[in-house]
Parts: sequence; C-alpha cells; structure tokens
Amino acid sequence: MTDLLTTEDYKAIAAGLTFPTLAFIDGGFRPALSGKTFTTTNPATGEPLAEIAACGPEDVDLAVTAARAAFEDGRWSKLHPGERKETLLRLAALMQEHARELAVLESLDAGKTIFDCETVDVPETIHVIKWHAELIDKIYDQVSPASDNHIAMVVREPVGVVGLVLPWNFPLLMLAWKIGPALAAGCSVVLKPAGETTLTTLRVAELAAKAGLPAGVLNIVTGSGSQVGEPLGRHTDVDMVSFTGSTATGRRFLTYSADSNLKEVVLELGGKNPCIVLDDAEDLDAVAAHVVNGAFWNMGQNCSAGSRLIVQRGIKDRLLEKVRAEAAGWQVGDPLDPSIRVGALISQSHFQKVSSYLEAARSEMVLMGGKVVSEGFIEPTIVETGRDSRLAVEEIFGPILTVIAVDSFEEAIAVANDTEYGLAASIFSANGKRALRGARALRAGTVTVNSFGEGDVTTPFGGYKQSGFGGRDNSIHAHDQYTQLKTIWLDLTDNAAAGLD
Ligand SMILES: NC(=O)C1=CN([C@@H]2O[C@H](COP(=O)(O)OP(=O)(O)OC[C@H]3O[C@@H](n4cnc5c(N)ncnc54)[C@H](O)[C@@H]3O)[C@@H](O)[C@H]2O)C=CC1
Ligand code: BAL
Repeated sequence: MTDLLTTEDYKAIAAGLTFPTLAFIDGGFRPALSGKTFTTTNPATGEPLAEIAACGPEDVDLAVTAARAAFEDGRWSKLHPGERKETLLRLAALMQEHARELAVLESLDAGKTIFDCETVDVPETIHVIKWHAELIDKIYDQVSPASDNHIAMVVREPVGVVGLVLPWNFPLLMLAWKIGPALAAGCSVVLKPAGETTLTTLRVAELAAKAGLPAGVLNIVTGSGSQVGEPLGRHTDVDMVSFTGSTATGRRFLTYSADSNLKEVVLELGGKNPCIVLDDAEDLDAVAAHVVNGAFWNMGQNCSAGSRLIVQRGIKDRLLEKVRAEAAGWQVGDPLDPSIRVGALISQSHFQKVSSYLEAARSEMVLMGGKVVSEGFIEPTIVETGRDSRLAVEEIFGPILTVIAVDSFEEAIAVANDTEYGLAASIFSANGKRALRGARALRAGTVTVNSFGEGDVTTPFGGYKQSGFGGRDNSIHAHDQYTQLKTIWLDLTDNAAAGLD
C-alpha cells in the first residue's frame, strides 16, 4: 500500500512539476503543424495548467505514416515477444520510479482525488502494463486437427497500425488497458488522449522512449475529437480503432469505419449499472460500503459505476440508513488532500450537465445531498425514483445514486435489465443459488456477487447491448483486438511415393 503524504507535500510536488505540452510523433515531441494550441485547466481550481498542441488531420497523417513505417520494417512488430516484454517491463519500472509524479499530475489534470491516483490509478496502470508484458512470451499458437498429410497452423499476427481513443475519466488506466496489449502484441499505436487529460499520457510517452521503445511505435496526437479523433477514425491506413467513451461518439466510429477502409472497431461505452440488494442480503455494513464505492468512486465518472440501487422493500430502510452513514464519510474537497474521496468533476460543461440532474432530482425524493458544494464540486446525492425517471435511465456520470424499490427477485432482475446498456451489475444475497441465478439472468459483461467491482486485468471487461462492441479490454482476450488469426496450411504429401511427380 502506498504511503500517502500531506496536502502540503502534494502541493509542493505540484508546484515543482513541469508539464509536457507537445504531441509525440515518430519518437520526438513536436508542436502541431498548424502551430495551434489549446489550454488545459485544473478542474479543481479552473486555473490553466498548460498550453497543449492542438493537432489536426495533418498531424494524424504524420503519426499514421510513422506508425506504418515502424510496423512494416519490423523494428517492434517482428521482435521476439520476449524482447518486447523486456522493453515494456522497463517502461513499467520507469513508471514506478515516477509513480508519485504521475499521481500528482493525474490529480491536477483530471480533478481526481490524490487518494485514488496514489492507491488505484497509478499502481493499477503499472500492474496492467507489466501483466501484458509478462503474458506475451507465454501465448502459444495452435495446430489444428488435419490429416496425416497436412499440418494446419493457426497463428496470431499483430493487426498493424491501431488507433486508440481515450476518455478523460481514467486517463492513465485506460491508456494501460489499450497500449498494454496493443504494444505487447507488436502493433504500432497512434493514440489520442481526451482533450481534457493529456498530461500523464505525454509523460508516459517520454518514459516509453527512455525505456527503449523504438521511434514511431507509440505516437500521441493531442487535440479535439473533430480534429484528431475523427481523422484517425476515418484514416485508410489505420487497421483498427479501440475506443472508450460515450455511446454517441462510439457509434460515430462505426460510421467512420464503414465510410473508409472497414477498419476493425472495438467500443467500450457507457453504462447505467444496476446494483441489486435482495432482502436476504447479509452484513449490511459491508453492502453499504460497496454501494457507496460503486456509486461515488471517481465522482461517479465511471462507465461501470453502480448508479442504480435496486433494493427489495423489506430491507430498504435498514440498508439506506447504512448507505447514508457510509456516504457521509465521503468528504468533498481539494483533490490534493489525501483524506478527500470526492474531487472535482472533469470540466465546467460536465459540471453543468450533472447539476441539471440535481435540478431534476428536486421533483423526486432526495434522500441525501442534492447540492452543489462549489463550482465543479457536487456532494454525494441519493434520490429515490420510479424505474422510468430520467435519473434512473440516463447515464449521469456524476455522484448521483438512484434508488428504485422492488418487491421481488424477478422484479429486481426485470428492472435491472430494463436499460439500453449492459456493462456491469452487482447482486447481493446470502442465498448463493439465488445470487448465481441473478448473475446469470443479468445482461451485463461483468457481474459481481456480494461486492462491487469491475474485475481486474485478468478478466475481460466490456459490455452487452449498447455498452460495447467488437471485443473486450483486459485479460488475454484483449489480445484478440490487436491480433489477426492467420491459417497456414502445409501439404506434406510425398508426391514421388504417391506417383504424382
Ligand atoms: N464509457 C466511458 O468510460 C465514458 C463515458 N463518457 C460519457 O460521455 C459523456 C460525454 O463525455 P465526452 O468527453 O464528450 O465523451 P466522448 O465519448 O465524446 O469522448 C471520448 C473520446 O472521444 C473523442 N471524441 C469526441 N468526439 C469525437 C468525434 N466526433 N470523433 C472522434 N472522436 C471523438 C474525445 O476527444 C475523447 O478522446 C459523459 O458525460 C459520459 O456520460 C465519457 C467518458 C468516458
Ligand atoms: N471503469 C473503467 C472504464 C471506464 O470507466 O471508462
């Protein structure tokens, strides 16, 4: 477990940081070809942090050309997997050396609490890079059943140049979820961080170069969705795109692909994830801790947030009392204060969007919170609604938990599945059979029983329905995104013996 510092120590580290500001293309930092920049701000203070290169389609072209050259000449793609492993392990080691700096940078840039950055985001990011590095020289190809005169090999090959488009809610962790398997597999990468959160991504690119990653293999193109994301999605020399973000933008990538070169597209999208508590659930203190963590972790800005609490009436009042008590311990405030659990929302526009749901909550039953603390900060809020309320249906992506009371197991499952999303779910019951029946009936990519979570690097992560498309992040299955299967048939017939010569 990381030893946390004091707020003053973190502020001193923050004051001493220099910020990377340029795009990283073909092994070097460079401004946008247009010379344009945009301002990145600290969500907690609204103050500018740095001027970042505002790249455009011409920079995307440059990055794709560099990635293609690197891929084709094999400087990375054709290395022995063990050599790629060693380079990625050096990257992980350098990130570990710079862990504290990365945590402070992430907190400043994203408004995330230093507590989360130090204890989850940074260590988990390093762990994910290491895991994929360690995996890559242990994956075997296959030989398929064939006659004695044939050998049929099924081999995995890196898919080529991949476009990785990231969200702002877990800048480092999503980076690791994508570059870990993509680089391990031998792909060349053109990565677009979210405009709100570029700083840690650029720092990792610098560390990757220091670790010995060849030029052109990892390119970071900073800028907006329309100027960088769309040209990347439409580029005819990009072989696949892996995207995490909103369902609306994810949908666009399918259009980009259809309109260009039919590149493969993997989408990890939104969620409105149910957390079911049945009336036989035990240890309500533990249940409440999971409910609160699921709803309010990262200010609720989490695609797998447990944002809908579906609770059986028999247990509702007792559970809600404990949930309120637990949530009361989640203090809102300065993200660099290590005792703070709820930091700043990512941006002013997002803050306004989430605030509009607080307005909507006024016509429902507000059980806790419901107020803005200050610009950018919203207190943990719990609202009881009907199952069709806007608050119970739409992805809010803020610290607002909706409670829906139900009468039976069957109703709980029906309400849980009554959504266009299907990313994650959890179910609490002391009856193992019932819990497992629920887990099987829930239409979601990840279901946790008697806990809230999204699994870890060893388990696939992705969604059913409009929460996902085309593949999974994490686990060995993530490598399916970044590899093609090739079949190679060998005919061993002895033509001379068979009289065929
Ligand atoms: N599944 C998830 O983890 C996330 C879900 N969201 C949801 O999306 C809502 C809106 O947040 P945004 O930041 O606007 O998400 P977004 O999906 O628009 O942004 C994600 C990434 O896509 C890029 N992008 C935006 N427009 C694009 C376009 N037209 N073509 C190509 N790339 C584009 C962005 O620059 C960013 O890098 C949030 O309120 C939340 O509900 C947001 C971030 C992450
Ligand atoms: N919770 C990890 C994936 C995401 O929120 O984008």
